[in-house]
Amino acid sequence: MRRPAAALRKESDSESELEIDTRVWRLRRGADLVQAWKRPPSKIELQELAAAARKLSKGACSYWIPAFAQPTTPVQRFALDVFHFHCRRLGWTPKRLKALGKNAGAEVWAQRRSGKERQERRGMNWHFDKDEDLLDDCELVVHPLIGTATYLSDAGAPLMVFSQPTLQMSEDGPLYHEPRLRRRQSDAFVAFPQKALHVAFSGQLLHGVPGVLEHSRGERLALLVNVWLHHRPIGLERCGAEPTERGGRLPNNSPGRSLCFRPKRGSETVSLPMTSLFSHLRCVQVNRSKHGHNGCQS
Ligand SMILES: O=C(O)CCC(=O)C(=O)O
Ligand SMILES: [Fe+2]
Repeated sequence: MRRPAAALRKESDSESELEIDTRVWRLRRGADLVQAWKRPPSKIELQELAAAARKLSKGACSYWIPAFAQPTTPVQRFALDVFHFHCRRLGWTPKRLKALGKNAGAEVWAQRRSGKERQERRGMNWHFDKDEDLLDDCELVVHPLIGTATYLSDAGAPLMVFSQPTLQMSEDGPLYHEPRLRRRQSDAFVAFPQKALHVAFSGQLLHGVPGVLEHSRGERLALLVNVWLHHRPIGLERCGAEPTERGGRLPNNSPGRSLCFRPKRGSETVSLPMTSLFSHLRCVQVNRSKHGHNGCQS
């Protein structure tokens, strides 16, 4: 997601947030690449959330809510519910999260497609979620720990997530221009939007929304929450109030050290099982594009 941010970046510069905690590049993401739940891990009313997501989508930018901030809106509360659910699931205790200080939190934004736009505009290019401003400013890639999408409407193109290619890892993190295929075949996960469906995927995975696979045209509304640990994306506007006493004092964190895919010509067409909302397709042929990585953005 694009950030708003020249003015905001100044603010984060003065907090010297450009120091990278390199442990972010060694985070363990769990064995499940992609998972789906029929309902999101939050009690916030979906209708209320949908209204807020429509508003949020107009701004076309994302926000940062620290792990132990006090939420002041339903979207903020939802983002923290999602954040803590996935952290718990991956074995992160509140104590360990608190030890990360300001480098633990959720990024939240909304995506809306009206259904009236042309088909190409009703989808989204293949991309990796990452700290966009860090890539622009420093050519460094940091992915979130986990990416999530919660659907608030019943129409639109599916989310597709691939097990590979992933970006080649180096000492200075993943290399943006070097997507790597370890095997000839990839797994693909397909999730068709339906109200309340919640999908989570490992933050380093290639994904997109292919407009051509849409099965019902209409409003497509998604609320996205990415879980970040050991890193706070630069340039994001912060939201939420200061933590209460109960949240405890946040220690200062000390940093560790200051595509494009194309099915093979002539390969078999995959027909998607439309009877299920979420499917896992094994052994999908993925080829390295002659043109390399397309550098799409969310
Ligand atoms: O809307 C979706 O299903 C995915 C959106 C996404 O990947 C993004 O905004 O980065
Ligand atoms: Fe994305």
